[in-house]
Amino acid sequence: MSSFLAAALQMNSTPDPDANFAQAEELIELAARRGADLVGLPENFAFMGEEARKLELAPNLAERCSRFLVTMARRYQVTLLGGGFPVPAGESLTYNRAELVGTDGLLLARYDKIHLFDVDLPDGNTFTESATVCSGAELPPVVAVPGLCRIGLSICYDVRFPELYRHLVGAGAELIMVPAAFTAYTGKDHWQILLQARAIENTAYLLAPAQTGLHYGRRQSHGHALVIDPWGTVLADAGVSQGVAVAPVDPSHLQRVRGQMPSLRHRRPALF
Ligand SMILES: O=C(O)CNC(=O)[C@H](CS)NC(=O)CCC(=O)C(=O)O
Repeated sequence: MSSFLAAALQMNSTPDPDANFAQAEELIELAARRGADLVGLPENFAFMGEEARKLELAPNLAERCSRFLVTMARRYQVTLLGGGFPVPAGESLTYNRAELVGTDGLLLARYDKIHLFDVDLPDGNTFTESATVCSGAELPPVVAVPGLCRIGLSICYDVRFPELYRHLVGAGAELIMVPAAFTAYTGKDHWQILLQARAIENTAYLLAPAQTGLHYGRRQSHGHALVIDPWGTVLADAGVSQGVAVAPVDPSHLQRVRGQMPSLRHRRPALF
């Protein structure tokens, strides 16, 4: 397989879906113009706002998100990940769902986030994702995308659970998506380190689209959408403004690194 360019988009999503879709299209177009074949939108790309409003919007927003991803993938001829949008799950809950769509507009893979962010941060912010989100019932998929590589899915807080990435790499993942809306507070200390660790221990590419800046109220995201190679090297970093992190993904580099650092082959599952 030959190398291609991958783009991790960085957004500042708001409570206004129309504005968010417009911002997302601008960035997808920018990534496509820079030559990207694989493009990832962050978690919550279509809505960052109050939980009650999210539940109200969910039925309509879920359909709009799926349609938007199909339209954009075809319009810009990119394989596109919509990383995390609310999909109704019963009366008062949603799934936090990511969808990967091919250039022909066909759905390649979908994943409902399984680890929910229920955390009281030392800075006083409290997150109770489980109040509005129900955990997905299935492990994330890995899909072979013709012309690209084998892509595994995950979302945001999942990055703290290495066993999920072991599952993905065991299922053949060469590049793993981590669309996120990491908090500014945890992000400054944990975001890049966790991603580099997942890349190094699995000798896999990581594509991590991100939310950045102030969204509403006191909710602030860390930014730094990243592309990381299988050695753990940060190939591209979007900084803290809206934009794109673009870098080459080279399957032969991946094979070379796996040859040089064969830690996946040295696992001792029998001992665990
Ligand atoms: O609530 C929504 O609208 C959608 N979901 C999110 O934004 C999620 C759950 S609150 N964010 C995270 O998982 C951040 C994880 C994180 O920051 C960490 O692990 O440190």
